[in-house]
Amino acid sequence: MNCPCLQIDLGNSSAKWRLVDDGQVLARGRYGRDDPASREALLGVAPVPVAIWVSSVADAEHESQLVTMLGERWGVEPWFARTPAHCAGLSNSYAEPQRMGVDRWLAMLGARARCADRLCVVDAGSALTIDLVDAGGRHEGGYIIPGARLMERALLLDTGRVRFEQDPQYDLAPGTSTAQAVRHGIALAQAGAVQQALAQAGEPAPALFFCGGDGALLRDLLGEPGEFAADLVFEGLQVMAAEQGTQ
Ligand SMILES: Nc1ncnc2c1ncn2[C@@H]1O[C@H](COP(=O)(O)OP(=O)(O)O)[C@@H](O)[C@H]1O
Ligand SMILES: CC(C)(COP(=O)(O)O)[C@@H](O)C(=O)NCCC(=O)O
Ligand SMILES: [K+]
Repeated sequence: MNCPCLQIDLGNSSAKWRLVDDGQVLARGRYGRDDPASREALLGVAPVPVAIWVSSVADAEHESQLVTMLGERWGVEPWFARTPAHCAGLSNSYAEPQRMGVDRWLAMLGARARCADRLCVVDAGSALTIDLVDAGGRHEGGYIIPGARLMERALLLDTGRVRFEQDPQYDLAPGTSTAQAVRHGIALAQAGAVQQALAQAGEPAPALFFCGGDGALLRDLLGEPGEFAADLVFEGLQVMAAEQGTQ
């Protein structure tokens, strides 16, 4: 049957999307509201989606702009995943489950679909999130840390002399200029946070999954442990949609 589904991961930096039909990814992209070319690419996607599923951590205003845009283009009302207390054998540790970012929840669901062991999901986007799930599917807890760009912005905002023109790579060596000291310091903080979270997690060592726009870079910095799975949020969206009878 031909029923292409558009899946959207609306994060704080941008929206990632992919068009899936019968388990095949037909197209994918990144959409930013201030980037007309990325809008054209999304709205020009073919074949026309018959369902639209959304993971969103954006505010109500951004969500309703997205709903309007998609409705005007295709007349399809998107389904928004919302964080529940339980789904597909995964249980939420929050007393108020809906307060957990649905991207974190879905990435964990996606990782659980790949691995039945204790696991850790590292999602390096606007924020760096680190979440642990035990082998029974219980969310042990997690961490929310400013991502690399947010860390740099915070330094520039609240200091007088941390200023630089260069654009050095993220690296763990001590820096020998302001630019390097900042970028390498941020790399150290991001990689160090993951290492410390894993040390805190103890035994058995969880299977490690990376996702998010900076996930591959962060995994490289750590010496390439675990697996980079760019589509974990989309994979979780599929699990949750199937549970809820959306497909
Ligand atoms: N093609 C790209 N366009 C924009 N940012 C990218 C791209 N590839 C990697 N990135 C990195 O991804 C980060 C954002 O990650 P992402 O997972 O999209 O965040 P969010 O889910 O918060 O929107 C950016 O800070 C940037 O460093
Ligand atoms: C932690 C996040 C900001 C991560 O968002 P992202 O970096 O993917 O844009 C998001 O999952 C969120 O808004 N969470 C709500 C608070 C919580 O999870 O407890
Ligand atoms: K994140």
